[in-house]
Amino acid sequence: MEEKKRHAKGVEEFEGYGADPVPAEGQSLDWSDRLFLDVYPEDRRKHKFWPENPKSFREVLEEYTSRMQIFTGLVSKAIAKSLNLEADCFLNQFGKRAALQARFNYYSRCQRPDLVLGLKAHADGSGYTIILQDDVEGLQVFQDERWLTVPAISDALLVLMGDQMEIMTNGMFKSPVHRVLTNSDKERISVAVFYTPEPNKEIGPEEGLINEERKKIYKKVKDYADVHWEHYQQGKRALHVAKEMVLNDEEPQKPYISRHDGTIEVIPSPPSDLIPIIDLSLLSSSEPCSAQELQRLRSALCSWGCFQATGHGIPKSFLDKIRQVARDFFEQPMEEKKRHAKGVEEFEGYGADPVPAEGQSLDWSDRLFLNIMTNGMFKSPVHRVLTNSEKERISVAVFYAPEPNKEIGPEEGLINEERKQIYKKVKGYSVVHWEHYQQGKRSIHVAKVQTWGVYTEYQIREANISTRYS
Ligand SMILES: O=C(O)CCC(=O)C(=O)O
Ligand SMILES: [Fe+2]
Repeated sequence: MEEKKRHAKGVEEFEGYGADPVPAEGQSLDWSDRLFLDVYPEDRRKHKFWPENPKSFREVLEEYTSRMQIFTGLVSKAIAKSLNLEADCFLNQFGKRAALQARFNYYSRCQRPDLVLGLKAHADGSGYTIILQDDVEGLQVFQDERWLTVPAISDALLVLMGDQMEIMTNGMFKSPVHRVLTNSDKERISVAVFYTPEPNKEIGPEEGLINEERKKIYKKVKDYADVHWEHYQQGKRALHVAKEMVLNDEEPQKPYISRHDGTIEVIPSPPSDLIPIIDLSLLSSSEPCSAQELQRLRSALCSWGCFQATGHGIPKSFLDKIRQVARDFFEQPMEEKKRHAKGVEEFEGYGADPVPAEGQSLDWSDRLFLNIMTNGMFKSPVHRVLTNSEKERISVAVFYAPEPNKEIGPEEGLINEERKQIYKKVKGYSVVHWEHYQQGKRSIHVAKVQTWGVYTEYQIREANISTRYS
């Protein structure tokens, strides 16, 4: 990789080593299959996205939602107490209509776990997130400049601070960067529940956490999750937008760590209690026990930004049920899952992250692109390349295109009564083509001679849709 990277192309460059330019370096699509659902408040549920199969899916998810309601109440109070704040202070910030959203993740086996991440490095935009893992490890948190694998503990729920808790605690608690690796032998399932302040509600650092020693570092924000999302899509952190003051030497839009950064140490199997395990049942018990556990909770969140919660009162048999319905859902045929597919601009439903246009995808390939020379016009049928599980494949394509800024058009000798002129003269077509290509669309329509009236905006859109690559 080092050798190839010597020829790496920049983000906005076409030439050089690397995949198609994407909005930001480090951005990539994830090797995972997903189902994302709004689960609370109940009136926000959109049942068209809720799977009918497996049959028990709905019932199990409804029960899990109620349990998550209780769980977040418990955790939010414990967190407040651990900081010597009034127990309900965070619950008040989240609001009565705080959202719970469930994301079911399925990471299928991947032949090249060395090259592909199941989920790219990111921090969550939620208040905090509750993650249920199965027995296959893969989730890693970035801590002290190292990647640490989160041990799979079958009856524990990982509670991970999102950016909004970092804001509400005035930076006391960290919203950790995390990622998911792929695995060549085993599939992995996880269910993440995002707990986020209610829409339109302003949140900000707790007054009790601002003082002479600890100045206010975050300001009040509203609907932070939306801002987070825009940055996330570009592989960047969004926290700077909530900073009270951005220092000059601070990189404003910090990108997440690149997966190619081989200098970062990776700890694949740390001891199972390295990430603090907090027994929630102790927090409500007799004083000494509880005070000690609260202290452990606070220090876990200050240093790690996450902890493994046990003693939460959710029986392991029920956690197993959730894992099972998740597995059963993903193991269905694609047709069945697609019945709950999300639209391009939608967050909810079955499918990967929204991308700028339907059909856009990143390619499962490694590339070197060089502009060699150009002069002329090519015509190309729609084509694609399949991947192969046994063998690598190499090819070299030479593109032959007109010189930039040169007008090209149909040869006069090819236009006659029978064969009317169907294309007009164009200049810089490659650029237009590229823009369309990135969105998974053909661009040839822009060169078509209009033979009837004026296109309405709608017709143009229709034309684009009908010429989308399959
Ligand atoms: O799969 C996991 O364990 C983590 C998922 C996650 O980080 C997310 O969905 O934001
Ligand atoms: Fe996450």
